[in-house]
Amino acid sequence: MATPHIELQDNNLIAKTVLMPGDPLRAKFIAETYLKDVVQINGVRNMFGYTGTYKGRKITVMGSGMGMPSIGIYSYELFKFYDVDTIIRIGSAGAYTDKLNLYDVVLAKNAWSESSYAKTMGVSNKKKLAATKKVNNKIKKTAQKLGIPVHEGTIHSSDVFYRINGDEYKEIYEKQDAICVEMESFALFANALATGKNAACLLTISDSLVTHEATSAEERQNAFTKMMEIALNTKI
Ligand SMILES: O=P(O)(O)O[C@H]1O[C@H](CO)[C@@H](O)[C@H]1O
Ligand SMILES: O=c1cc[nH]c(=O)[nH]1
Repeated sequence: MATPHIELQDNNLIAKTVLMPGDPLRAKFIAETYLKDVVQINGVRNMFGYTGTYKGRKITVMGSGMGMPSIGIYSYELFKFYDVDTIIRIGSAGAYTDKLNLYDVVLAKNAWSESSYAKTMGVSNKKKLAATKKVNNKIKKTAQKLGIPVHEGTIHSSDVFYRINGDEYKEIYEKQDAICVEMESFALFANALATGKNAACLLTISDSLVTHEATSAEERQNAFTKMMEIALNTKI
């Protein structure tokens, strides 16, 4: 069935596992670079989604947009109405520690957030939600096989990209043990909890709140290939 935000009628055109970058053009890049026999499965609001095969396995890649309300809508529709079992977010993140460098890959063990998403949805009053452990274990094994180092830890899912107090991250790093910041995983993990499905999040460090180094918009769209390859090679 079609939903308000995904135009597809045929559930068979969506794979059981969906890779979900925030940027719909990162989804297009992945489809064009890595997938065979690609069909476009969504274009509503330009939130591009594609299904194809990778090494013979059916896989879907679709943008989530930026922020928790946006990924909240798309991931819920995929889990609830399109029979998707697992969503792996593949995003960019800002480092909260000088132990993380540009292009390093982070695997979210938990997402801590000040967001009211999970509470408002009625799924949890907790401020920290976990990724699905069995999916994370598979991702770690795949990364090891590919020889790509992965930093596993708590991440911060924030509602705000531009903060007035640029030093606020230090307190979140210290008190919550959050090693980097992005804007979607807490809602994705809440939706997985609400629907009994699986969710994980791989991130590439795009900038640092500590050193103020940063990658370009073009690099964020096309160059974060290590995390893409880990996600594509993870057999769920
Ligand atoms: O690169 P994506 O996946 O969009 O992730 C990060 O980048 C966006 C902010 O620039 C937010 O969506 C944040 O979570
Ligand atoms: O949400 C994000 C993503 C990348 N970099 C940031 O500083 N914040």
